[in-house]
Amino acid sequence: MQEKPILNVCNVFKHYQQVTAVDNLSFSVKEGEIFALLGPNGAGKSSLVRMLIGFTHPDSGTITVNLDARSYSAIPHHALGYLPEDRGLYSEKTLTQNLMYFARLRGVDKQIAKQRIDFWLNEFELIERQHDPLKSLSKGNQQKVQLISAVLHEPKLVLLDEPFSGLDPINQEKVVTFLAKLKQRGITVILSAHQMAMVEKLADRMLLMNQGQTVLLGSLAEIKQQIGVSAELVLRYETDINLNTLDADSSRLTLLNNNTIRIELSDAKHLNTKLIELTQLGTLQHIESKTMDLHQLYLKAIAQHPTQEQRQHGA
Ligand SMILES: Nc1ncnc2c1ncn2[C@@H]1O[C@H](COP(=O)(O)OP(=O)(O)OP(=O)(O)O)[C@@H](O)[C@H]1O
Repeated sequence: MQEKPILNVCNVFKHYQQVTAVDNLSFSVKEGEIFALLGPNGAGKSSLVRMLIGFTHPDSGTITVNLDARSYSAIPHHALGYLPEDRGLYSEKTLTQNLMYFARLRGVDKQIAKQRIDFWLNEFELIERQHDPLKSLSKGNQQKVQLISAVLHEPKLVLLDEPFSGLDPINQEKVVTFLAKLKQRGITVILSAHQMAMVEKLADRMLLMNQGQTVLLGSLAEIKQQIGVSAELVLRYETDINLNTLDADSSRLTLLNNNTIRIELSDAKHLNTKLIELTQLGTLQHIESKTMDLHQLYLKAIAQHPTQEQRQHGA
């Protein structure tokens, strides 16, 4: 028998006055996965997150969280580690005071809390600062303390709203390591993020939303298949070229400048034929092969997603 997913979202809608913030969304998250919520500003990620933690409720559809042999209509408080978009710690208090406060609030024994606080402060290289007031830390370091505060009670499910925002690349990498460690401990992580390079490294599966709807859903390999592109070639010619002289289907070709084109390939099967066709355009000077990264896939998928107006007119 297949194990029940830890989270199941089924045909969920959420409206605010005229706006449909979440529009018939369905997906599930398996236990122990790192699952990313992606999408442009206003795509509906925060509206979804608010429903997942029970701050608001779907207008229709269901959210089911399967935990401790029970099911809940939102992630129960005791099992949730939450990093909200608006961070909330006590800036006058020290790191340890802040963290101890949150751990005790979540019912963690004082001794155990101390061990976990020391462990994570060490991991984030903040142990030396443990007795400093939070406000004396840089924004990035405060963010790390906030992340630690979300996991001190060792929750089953961690939900992080934009954990990379405001962090420099070095600290972003530290958050990647932090999340990988949570995964190693069997914790399920759901995060919203705009940093595609981080998501690409981390996420087992992802949901790309736009206008409240699903645009892509699955692992990186699966979404590449969904969008029908796995690689691209960039070809530079000795002289300017004219795409109109090409016999082949040019729908996947883009003229980057007068003598350079990019071609998207859904698989490498027809590479020989394609290359022969492309030599019709002129003498090749340089060929470069690239795999499309998540950032490019994201842009492409959002550009292809029909607007509300197009959907209304059945496009
Ligand atoms: N409380 C609210 N009242 C009215 N409209 C809202 C409310 N919350 C969200 N919306 C609208 O719902 C849509 C989705 O917003 P949401 O904040 O969920 O998007 P998001 O993907 O989290 O965006 P961002 O990446 O900018 O945080 C937007 O059009 C937004 O204006």
